[in-house]
Amino acid sequence: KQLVSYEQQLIKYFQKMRSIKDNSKSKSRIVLNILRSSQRKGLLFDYNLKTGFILNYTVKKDPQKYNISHEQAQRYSLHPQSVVGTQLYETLGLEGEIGLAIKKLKEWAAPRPVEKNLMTISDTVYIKPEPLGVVLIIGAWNYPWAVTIQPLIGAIAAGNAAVVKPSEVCVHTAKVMEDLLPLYIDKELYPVVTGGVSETQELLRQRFDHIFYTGNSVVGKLIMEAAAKHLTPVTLELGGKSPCYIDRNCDISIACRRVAWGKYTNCGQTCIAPDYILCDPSIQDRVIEEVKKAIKEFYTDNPKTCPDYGRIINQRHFKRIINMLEDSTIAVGGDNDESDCYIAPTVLRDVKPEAKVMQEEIFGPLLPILSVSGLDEAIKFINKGEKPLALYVFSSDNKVITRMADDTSSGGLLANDCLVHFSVNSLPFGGVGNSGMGCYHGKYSFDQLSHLRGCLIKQLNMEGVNSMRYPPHTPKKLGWARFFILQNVDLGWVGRMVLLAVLAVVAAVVLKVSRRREKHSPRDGNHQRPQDILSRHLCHDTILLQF
Ligand SMILES: NC(=O)c1ccc[n+]([C@@H]2O[C@H](COP(=O)([O-])OP(=O)(O)OC[C@H]3O[C@@H](n4cnc5c(N)ncnc54)[C@H](O)[C@@H]3O)[C@@H](O)[C@H]2O)c1
Ligand SMILES: CCCCCCCCCC=O
Repeated sequence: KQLVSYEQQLIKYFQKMRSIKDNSKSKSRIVLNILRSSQRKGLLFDYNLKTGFILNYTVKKDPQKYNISHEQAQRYSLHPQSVVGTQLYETLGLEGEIGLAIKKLKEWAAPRPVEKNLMTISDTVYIKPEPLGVVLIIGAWNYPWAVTIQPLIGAIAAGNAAVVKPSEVCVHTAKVMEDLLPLYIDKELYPVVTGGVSETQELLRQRFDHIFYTGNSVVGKLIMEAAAKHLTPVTLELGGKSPCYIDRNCDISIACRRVAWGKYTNCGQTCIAPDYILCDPSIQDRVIEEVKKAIKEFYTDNPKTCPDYGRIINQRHFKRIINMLEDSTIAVGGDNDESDCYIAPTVLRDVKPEAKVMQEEIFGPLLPILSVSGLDEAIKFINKGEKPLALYVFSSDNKVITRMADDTSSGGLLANDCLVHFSVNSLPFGGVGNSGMGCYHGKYSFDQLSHLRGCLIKQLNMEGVNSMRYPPHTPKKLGWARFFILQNVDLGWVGRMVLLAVLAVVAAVVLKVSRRREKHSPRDGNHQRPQDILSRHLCHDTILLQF
């Protein structure tokens, strides 16, 4: 039933896309490629490009084809999430991104006029977005469709070719991507390369025009090092410990429900999951109780059998997470099963900053609670660590939220909720400092993977206006240059023309008069000429303005 209604939704979507293509000369490779493929294949398959859901479904229906057991396919194959969860957390966002790119591409790709100064007032000054060339996209395993295909959408929209390298850790997804992507988009322009570390390193030895990497910070540094050899720019979408401060002054029940959702979605394997809670000791018990209630509400009394509760991606990560429990006190959950890569939603109480769980990003379903005496201490604690990818603050007091925003730094900031900023494609998504560099989503993906070429087109007339910047350089000319360059204007078309005419006349007169006077006086004489006074006056004003 779910599949049928989804397909119907899709059919409408494709119809819309067809009509867009018919009346648009846009260079959108997204439209062209998807449409080209939709002529070749049935709708269900076209949809594969956009949704891991159908890919999931395809593989789950025919797991032998991918050499995996049905059970594996169900449980870990493409995603540790449930089928519906995969749509909600991954493919819905891709649909949104493709839809937005198709709708906005013409606008994004168009030349962008910019403000001018007086010196360039009669010129055409604009930014021309251009493709960078070939982009290498290296994806991570935790939301493999979102973090691999979403940058690809940006790369395609911006007119680039791209090599897609899915993570080898989500081995089945990588295989499905390798098999299916070439069926729907041009395999010459968007080849998929699978493999592990050595294949990625081999790729990194090649020269790309941009590398878009998603994964951990340690490998992020290696990527940057490899990119430096060719001076290739990078986008690094990394992780880190995203703090979550719960203020005494808030609805603790709602706060904990939202935090529990943000933490245990995808079993905590989310780059922007709240890593740990900071709160006043007086509310710790309440927080534990409320998180426990939310766990039961979302995942039943037995999360192990709940289809909406995921699994840890593999045993290496399972062991890594279990080791973190060693020196902390479990308040909720804690049970686990290595053979099934299962770790229950867990809360840890009275956790010390020195505890193992606080030494690295958890990336699993453990939620440590640390005591702080209030907002000041929370801010101090956060600022002692690396700049996180996300920062969460729960409070009914806007002053608390504003202070947290003003006195800390992070990739993104969310008040009174978790994760949802990822779904707002008008917001740049990315880290800062140790959590990454560069950003994407929506127009930010387009810009990130474009070269924003600054262009100025001048005519060959009006040479007189340029004298102020030609040698011999004099303080007087500098005064004029200062006036013409630093006074930015936005007067509209008519105003610009009028001003231009007036300034051209004034400049010509002033220069003519001054040239005549120079003939009769020494070059650095002490005459109090009007233009010197004006020039000094302008300098003074500019300095004042700068202050
Ligand atoms: N900022 C984001 O958008 C975002 C999204 C998802 C995950 N993450 C972060 O990613 C991390 C989890 O992912 P991961 O790092 O375990 O993913 P991973 O192990 O899948 O590695 C990511 C990619 O790096 C490549 N790689 C691994 N080691 C390499 C090496 N030595 N040299 C070259 N390439 C190498 C892999 O082939 C893979 O494609 C977490 O820190 C998480 O917060 C960030
Ligand atoms: C509806 C909220 C969607 C949240 C999706 C989070 C994806 C995070 C990708 C990084 O790990």
